[in-house]
Amino acid sequence: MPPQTLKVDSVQLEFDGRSILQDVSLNCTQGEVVGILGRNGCGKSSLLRIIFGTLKAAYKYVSIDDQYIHKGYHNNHIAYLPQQSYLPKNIRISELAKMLVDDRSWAEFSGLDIYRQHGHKKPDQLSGGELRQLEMLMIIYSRADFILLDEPFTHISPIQADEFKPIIKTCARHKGIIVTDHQYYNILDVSDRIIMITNGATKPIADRSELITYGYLNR
Ligand SMILES: Nc1ncnc2c1ncn2[C@@H]1O[C@H](COP(=O)(O)OP(=O)(O)OP(=O)(O)O)[C@@H](O)[C@H]1O
Repeated sequence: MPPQTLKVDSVQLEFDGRSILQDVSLNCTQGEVVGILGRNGCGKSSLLRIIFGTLKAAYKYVSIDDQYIHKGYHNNHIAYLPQQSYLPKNIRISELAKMLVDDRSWAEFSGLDIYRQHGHKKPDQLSGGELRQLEMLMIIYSRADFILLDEPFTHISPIQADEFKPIIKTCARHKGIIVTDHQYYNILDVSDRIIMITNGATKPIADRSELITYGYLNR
């Protein structure tokens, strides 16, 4: 099957009369990782939630292969790792994983050290970083065609982040991945393209120096 393309356009989001997003244009084709960078409060999480379908925008156009998508979470189109922990605390990781992980990826997922060590535990028996890694992996290995990751590297030590980046890249061979994080060096490493959100608009970043121009990095 040819790779599918997720397109996001014409997003308008306001909170309390304040415009947050108004000039968004973003696409992601299966086979690539698109990184989103931007200052605190610029609207990165809001944009991911709008694409996923859990935040209502005044207007949005989201499509996959030009078919309008009302709620990204329907029909396994899109999976989303939110900024905060999303798993119920009193169910074993192994039971949760069986519901979330794609059968075709089960052998690979269940062979990962982190799952072998902690799969028998419940989320409240894990450290913040262990839980974050497992939550991210369950989303990456889910059935969805497109994956949205909001701050996957938060709580993750540098050595573990280095282990996850190849997993994200491997997963992107057959899925489209959109990822945002303030650990911008990890985003630069893992992404094929970078988009910056500034003043409510998306700007493609062709060169790292533009991160300075747009006021994201210091000179
Ligand atoms: N429910 C809400 N009601 C009012 N304002 C909100 C609400 N949710 C978010 N905002 C505001 O919208 C803006 C965008 O928030 P969002 O969480 O999308 O930013 P972000 O780029 O992900 O920020 P960060 O990098 O700090 O996580 C912020 O100014 C935030 O204060």
